[in-house]
Amino acid sequence: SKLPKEESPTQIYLLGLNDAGKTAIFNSLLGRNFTLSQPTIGFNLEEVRYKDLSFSLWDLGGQCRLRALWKHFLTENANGIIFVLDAAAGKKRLELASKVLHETLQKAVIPEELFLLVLANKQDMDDKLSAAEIVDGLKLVGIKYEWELLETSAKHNTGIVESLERLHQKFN
Ligand SMILES: Nc1nc2c(ncn2[C@@H]2O[C@H](COP(=O)(O)OP(=O)(O)OP(=O)(O)O)[C@@H](O)[C@H]2O)c(=O)[nH]1
Ligand SMILES: [Mg+2]
Repeated sequence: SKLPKEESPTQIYLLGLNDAGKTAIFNSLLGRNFTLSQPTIGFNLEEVRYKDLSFSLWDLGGQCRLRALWKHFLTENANGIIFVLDAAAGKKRLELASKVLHETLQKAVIPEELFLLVLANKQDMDDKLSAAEIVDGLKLVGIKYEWELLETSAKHNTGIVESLERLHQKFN
């Protein structure tokens, strides 16, 4: 039987390397101010409401030893992954992020209809990688999931409404 929407909310997961800005993005998607955040040990879970869309947002820890836990959170009920990348952290970090992203997509039991939103975060900083470099570095072209890349700054609150709009378009 089909459950009403309130009882089977959309499930979206914030993933990415430690220090990418997942918790900062989590807070900004919830309309909270940018504040200093500690590395996430474990996870945060909140209900995000935007217009007539509501979804469960999971903010997982991205430190090396915590990444192995992601696959236990992701299920066949997952609707979206928001993969947060520090666009100012350089090519080596981008390479590692790519490896971690592709391993996760391979290992996790997720549905084919999953939507992958990549956020190139920390756009307020100098020496950022371009969107093209990130698409290339993360090997997004040819990926079997529908994906999109948006540029954000959790610090300056840019690209956040655009991200919510994209999720609304996709899931409402
Ligand atoms: N300049 C700038 N700094 C940011 C931005 N977003 C996050 N930060 C900073 O980057 C650092 C890491 O941010 P977090 O949100 O804690 O990173 P995280 O991805 O949740 O890290 P883990 O929980 O360890 O996986 C913090 O010092 C934030 O203040 C941004 O858009 N611009
Ligand atoms: Mg965090």
